[in-house]
Amino acid sequence: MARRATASYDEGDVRVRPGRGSRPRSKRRPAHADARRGLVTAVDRGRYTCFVDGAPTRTVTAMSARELGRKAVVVGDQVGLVGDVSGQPGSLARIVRVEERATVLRRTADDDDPVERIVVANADQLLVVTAVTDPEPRPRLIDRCLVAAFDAGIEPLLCVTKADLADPAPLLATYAPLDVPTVVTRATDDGGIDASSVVEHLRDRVTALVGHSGVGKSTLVNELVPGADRVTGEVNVVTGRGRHTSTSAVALPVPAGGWVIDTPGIRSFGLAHVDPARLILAFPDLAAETADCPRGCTHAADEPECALDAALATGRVDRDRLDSFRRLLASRDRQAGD
Ligand SMILES: Nc1nc2c(ncn2[C@@H]2O[C@H](COP(=O)(O)OP(=O)(O)OP(=O)(O)O)[C@@H](O)[C@H]2O)c(=O)[nH]1
Ligand SMILES: [Zn+2]
Repeated sequence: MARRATASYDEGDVRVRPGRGSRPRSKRRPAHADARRGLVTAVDRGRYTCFVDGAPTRTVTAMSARELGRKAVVVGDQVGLVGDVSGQPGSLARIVRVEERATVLRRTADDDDPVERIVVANADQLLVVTAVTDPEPRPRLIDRCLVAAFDAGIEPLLCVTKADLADPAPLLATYAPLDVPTVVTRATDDGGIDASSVVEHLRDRVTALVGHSGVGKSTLVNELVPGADRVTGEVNVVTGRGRHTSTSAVALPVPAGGWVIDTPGIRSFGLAHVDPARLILAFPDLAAETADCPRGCTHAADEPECALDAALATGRVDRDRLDSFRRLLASRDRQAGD
């Protein structure tokens, strides 16, 4: 698309810097003051689906304007849209601005992967979905999702599905010392899913869902967002895996207010980007006892002079709580599998 000269600024405001093909620059030039605000709900091969509020609300397809450069636009981004924002079939708008992100959930493919991927922007809650059985819970993966949430400043909410198949209590007990809120869902006799415990946590929030394939994430989303039509899959009898039917994140409106962002089933959650020194900040009761730690103390169990051990000995910190914190910290260590 050709760069258009912007006619909406006053020449007198511009400090002209003539140059090879460069146009006049000014900090005061209003950058698309007329842009409509949209929420990116899906990304597919360079096309962005955006929800535009207002009367009536509409869904607009957009491309990213050249002036954004290589800046990624991800699901959950609040963007400025210009051009054809009618949302009519065949129309195409341009994203000219990405608003500052309140949060960024990142992952790397694995711990050696230098390439960070942004999973979603602006989520304020991370629903970590695990089944009580079928497939068996993967505690290390759950722990790593929790670490990513704490690191990103996103509140985690642990969701245990398939409680009709087995008692969720032992699994929930493992997480009790972390003080992470938990919700439980189960299949009902009429073939549906009872997800009432989840609904109250979603209102007016942006909740990203993560979980590995087969835990019932799509089934849950369909229950939370009637008409979402997320494809659910049986575990494949040949490969033993879920069908990996979902391939990229999609934001869906919750009827009572708020958004859920479904993300593709994951097998691992690379944490190469996470600074372990920051994890303690999510545990203020423990952080308060680290003043006497030696410089650079990671507070891990094998730190010889960690002040948390002294605090434990004198009863100032809770043993289960400290153990759980250290388990999360250790989940970053490399280990075969996940
Ligand atoms: N018994 C029982 N089965 C469930 C429950 N929730 C989902 N399922 C079944 O579990 C299987 C997997 O569910 P999905 O919703 O497709 O799982 P998913 O996590 O979205 O998996 P991917 O699409 O591969 O990422 C399906 O056969 C569902 O019917 C539940 O609460 N109880
Ligand atoms: Zn320490």
